[in-house]
This record gives sequence, structure tokens and C-alpha cells, in this order.
Amino acid sequence: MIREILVYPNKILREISRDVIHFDLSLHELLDDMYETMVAKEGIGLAAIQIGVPLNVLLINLVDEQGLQKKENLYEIINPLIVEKDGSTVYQEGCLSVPGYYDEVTRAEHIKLRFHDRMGVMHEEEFSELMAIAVQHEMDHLKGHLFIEKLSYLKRKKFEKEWKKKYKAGK
Ligand SMILES: CC(=O)Oc1ccc(/C=C/C(=O)NCCc2ccccc2)cc1OC(C)=O
Ligand SMILES: [Co+2]
Repeated sequence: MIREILVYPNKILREISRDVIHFDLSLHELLDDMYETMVAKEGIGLAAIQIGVPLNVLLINLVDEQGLQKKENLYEIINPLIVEKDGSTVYQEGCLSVPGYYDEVTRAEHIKLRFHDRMGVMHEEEFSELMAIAVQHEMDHLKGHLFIEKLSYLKRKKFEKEWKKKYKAGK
């Protein structure tokens, strides 16, 4: 079912998530709820902590060349570990937990990722471009970090001012 997405500055988003031990039915239900929630909110990535579950689980479902988000392109990534990374790339990121704010973030251009799937099978894959960016963005959530923490001092000031205004106006 569709779950509530926690929004900055909710303190739960700062929790450190823990590895999945049991690849069981409750994990599969979590993955299915995350997918329904992410798609309903028009996201392309979601970490479990964003719906209040501190587990190292993330979803990424990029849009294809025709601009379609197909479930066959869904990555369910559990207990991820970046084993190699190189290069540097800048991208304007957004996050369902910081709705309506976008800013440029610098991240590694290529990564080699080790992770488990919903059956507990281990995979090792290399990613670049938007997939590499999305993985790094979602893995920051697993450590309790949001992309706005990577902004320069001035950009962060701009964000905080904007965010307070929006909250005062009751959005
Ligand atoms: C108003 C509002 O909520 O705007 C949005 C902001 C972000 C998002 C989704 C962001 C998202 O999926 N981020 C995943 C992480 C990521 C960031 C950059 C590149 C790759 C991966 C969706 C929004 O809602 C709509 C309707 O567009
Ligand atoms: Co995010």
C-alpha cells in the first residue's frame, strides 16, 4: 500500500539504516509498498527510511528513452556496498523528502556496486550516469544524509530561507 513519505526536517530521516538479515515475506511486502509509494509520488528513487523503515533497502526505476517508467527497469537494491568509484559528475537532484527543491550535487561518475536482491542473491554491477547518481543519492539516505547537506554554504542558506517561507505559508 501507499505509505507516507517523511519530509525534511523530520528527524527520522537522520537515522542510520541497518542491513537486512531475513529475505522473507515482510521484506517483499516492504519492497512492494516502496514501489507503489515511489510511483504514486512520481519518484525515480526511494530509500526505506523515507517511509520510516531504517533498513538498507532502496529502489531505483529510471525513465527510458520514450520517457516511460517501466517496472522491468526497476532495481531493488538491498545491503548495497560501493566497491569501486571514480570520476566526478554534477547533476541537479531532487528528493521526495525535500519536495519542490532542486540543486546541483557533485558525485562519482562511475561506481561498482555489490548488493543483494529480494531473494538474497548477491549481485555486482557497474553503473554510470544517472543510475550511478541515483544509487549514491539513495545510499546517502541509508546513512541519514539528504542531498541538501552537500550544498555549498550559500546554497544551503538559500534553501533554508526558501523552506522556512514555504512552511510558514503552510505550503
Ligand atoms: C513538488 C515535488 O515533490 O516535486 C518532486 C521532487 C522530486 C521528485 C523525485 C525525486 C526523486 O525521485 N529522486 C531520486 C533521487 C535522484 C535524484 C536525482 C537524480 C537521480 C535520482 C518528485 C517530485 O514530484 C513531482 C510531481 O515531480
Ligand atoms: Co532522496
